[in-house]
Amino acid sequence: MASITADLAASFVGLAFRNHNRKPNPILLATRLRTLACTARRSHAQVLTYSSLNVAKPRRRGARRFTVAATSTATPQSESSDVSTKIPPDNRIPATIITGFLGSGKTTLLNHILTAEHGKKIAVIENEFGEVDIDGSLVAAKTTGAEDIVMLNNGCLCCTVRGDLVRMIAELVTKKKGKFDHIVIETTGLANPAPIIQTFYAEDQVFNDVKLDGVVTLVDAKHAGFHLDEVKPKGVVNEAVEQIAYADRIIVNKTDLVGESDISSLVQRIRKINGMANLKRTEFGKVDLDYVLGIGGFDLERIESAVDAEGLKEDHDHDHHHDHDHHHDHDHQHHDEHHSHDHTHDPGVTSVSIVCEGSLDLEKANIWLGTLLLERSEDIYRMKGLLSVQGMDERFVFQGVHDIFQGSPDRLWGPDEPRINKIVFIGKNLDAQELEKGFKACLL
Ligand SMILES: Nc1nc2c(ncn2[C@@H]2O[C@H](COP(=O)(O)OP(=O)(O)OP(=O)(O)O)[C@@H](O)[C@H]2O)c(=O)[nH]1
Repeated sequence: MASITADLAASFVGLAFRNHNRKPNPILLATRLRTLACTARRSHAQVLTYSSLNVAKPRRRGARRFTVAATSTATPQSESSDVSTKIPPDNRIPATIITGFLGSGKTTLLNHILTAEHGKKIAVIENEFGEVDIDGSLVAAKTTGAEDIVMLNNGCLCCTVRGDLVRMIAELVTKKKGKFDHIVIETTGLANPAPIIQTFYAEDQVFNDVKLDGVVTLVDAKHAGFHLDEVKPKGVVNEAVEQIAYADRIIVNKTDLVGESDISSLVQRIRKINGMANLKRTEFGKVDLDYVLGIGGFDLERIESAVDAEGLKEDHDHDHHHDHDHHHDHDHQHHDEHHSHDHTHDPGVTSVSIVCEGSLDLEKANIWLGTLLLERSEDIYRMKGLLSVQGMDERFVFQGVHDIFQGSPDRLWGPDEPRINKIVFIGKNLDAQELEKGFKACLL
């Protein structure tokens, strides 16, 4: 039985939500949002029509606090089961974000998803740069359902588009509920995915009905290096880097266009940016659908593997490329503890993982993480963790996107299972030693 107090758990990282003045993305987009829904073989008309394009900026939720989820299976009758929670039981509709630089193969992947046999009815929301409805036509060519296209002109990514996304998801949920069981959002190739991801955590309208299932990032094996190298003016994000940083799943696509050594060095580069995401190589986006759909926001296996040195490997399900550059450039292992990170002098985006045994003092962790994020939430893109909390018999899992968090108890720790904390940070200018020191100071 979980003996931690609900209040304490609910206050975890409660301090961490202040900095909402994210810089607006300077790119003005001529944006088209389109919805359609389909089954595996044949799409059904799931038409959303919007008469007005004047969209108010969505209300930004002040904070998404860490709370004890009502869904803790281990303690259905325990004292903590009546804890009121802001995290609804997870019968919410899963949503997948497909991102990736221009031409990386997003529409190709989408078509693969829509035409494959998976038995799911999928609603698609597209967010395209440019006034010409090219992607829409390409997707439509693969499906047979009726569709409506909505043009949104000059929408700023972090205001209008996000507002529209909220509105479209709300419409889908209220008007079409039961007619689809998964939402796929294809972003523009120039999108920084952060505002879109945050929509799922920061907007009550969305959060209550829809859960972010995962972020899938396509990487063009031939051209990605060029985009990753691009030096942007100060304060302007490199979207190619950001798209990799936020990914739960990475697909290195167009591998037919380059040789093995180019792919390996690209994979190595990607790993420096994001050591957490699973990665596969493909041609024409051909991946198993369960690689991209049904990932689960709290894919524990993924969190676990991400923080293991072993987790920095590619999945080898369908290929036999062996990548031997798994972040061994600086990796300490002391008994059951290690942190690994890249020794790069590039102040760019990297990942840091910490693994250590012990139980966490939740109050201390709350203060540490709260302070850290007050100062650094702009730089900390994503965090995922699997924690051993003092007094809690379940594993505590969480993930965060900048200053927004979500966490809940998971299954019980096994009787002989070592209570090992695993946490991954992805972001800019991360100091592995400092993070590890801060985290370990919260252990009892
Ligand atoms: N050779 C090769 N071409 C590919 C592959 N995957 C996609 N393509 C082609 O690359 C082009 C761009 O693919 P899309 O799927 O439209 O890429 P996208 O990311 O949706 O492009 P934007 O909407 O411009 O961002 C198309 O002509 C695809 O047929 C691949 O693995 N190999």
